Amino acid sequence: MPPQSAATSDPGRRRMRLGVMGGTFDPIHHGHLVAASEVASEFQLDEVVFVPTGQPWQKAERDVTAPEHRYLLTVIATAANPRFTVSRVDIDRAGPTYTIDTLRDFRRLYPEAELFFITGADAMAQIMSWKGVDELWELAHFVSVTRPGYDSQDFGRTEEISLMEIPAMAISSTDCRERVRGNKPVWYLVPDGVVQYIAKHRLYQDLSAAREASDPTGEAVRLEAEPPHSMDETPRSRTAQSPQEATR
Ligand SMILES: Nc1ncnc2c1ncn2[C@@H]1O[C@H](COP(=O)(O)OP(=O)(O)OP(=O)(O)O)[C@@H](O)[C@H]1O
Ligand SMILES: O=C(O)c1ccc[n+]([C@@H]2O[C@H](COP(=O)([O-])O)[C@@H](O)[C@H]2O)c1
Repeated sequence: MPPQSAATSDPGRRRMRLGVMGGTFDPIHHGHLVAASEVASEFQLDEVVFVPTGQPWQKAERDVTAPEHRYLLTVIATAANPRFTVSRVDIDRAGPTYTIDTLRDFRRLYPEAELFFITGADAMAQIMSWKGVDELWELAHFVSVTRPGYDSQDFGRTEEISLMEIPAMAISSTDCRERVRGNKPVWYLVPDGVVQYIAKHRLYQDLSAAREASDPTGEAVRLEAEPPHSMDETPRSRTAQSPQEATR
């Protein structure tokens, strides 16, 4: 069972219940948003903070889009929900992203909050390979939501991990990237603003572009020049912009 709300220094006030939704979000899609919304409702969370990864070390086999792009995509996707926010803690921390660091940062930032770390069943299946896994359980309660194609498991840790069934969303970031590259629509798989940001910055047209390996700050993003994407009907410069350039 998840930890129960307890009194804070103000005995009349219940502790803040904070969801932490970590992900690479390359790009963020409606599967992520539904997961966060469902857990927020079920666990009466006051807020869900989306935390884009800096360097997702278990995705090192592929090029991951620059963190600043993934951060802005996440801000755009969550902007309309007053209970959703986005944190830079993982993208501003140097080196590989480990959830133990994420949760330690949140414990420091919100010392009185109850933390609920939200994952899909596929991520939860890998948790035993995460850094410092034995310490994770003391830092947050884990909520593992169902995901089509993956089995849910709690490793017998029924006190520390809640399994939760959510509406099946057969959407993945991999599929969204491949659809963009194949000139297929991603409308309604991702929020409208995300479709437009992808087109504006010409993301995912070349899956080897927008890499972060040599530049984790994303300041020197270089995308390959390619013909305009079908979603992007406005003629644009063929030189892709970094997010910083775009906001100048
Ligand atoms: N469709 C979905 N339903 C439920 N949970 C999901 C879904 N998609 C992603 N998640 C969960 O959201 C978190 C972040 O996922 P991530 O950003 O890696 O997306 P992804 O779609 O799995 O990406 P990729 O296809 O690039 O591996 C993980 O805990 C993952 O399990
Ligand atoms: O701590 C780790 O070693 C670790 C290893 C892999 C993934 N994670 C976290 O799991 C979350 C989902 O990651 P991903 O790679 O599926 O997008 C995200 O918050 C990652 O930082 C954490």
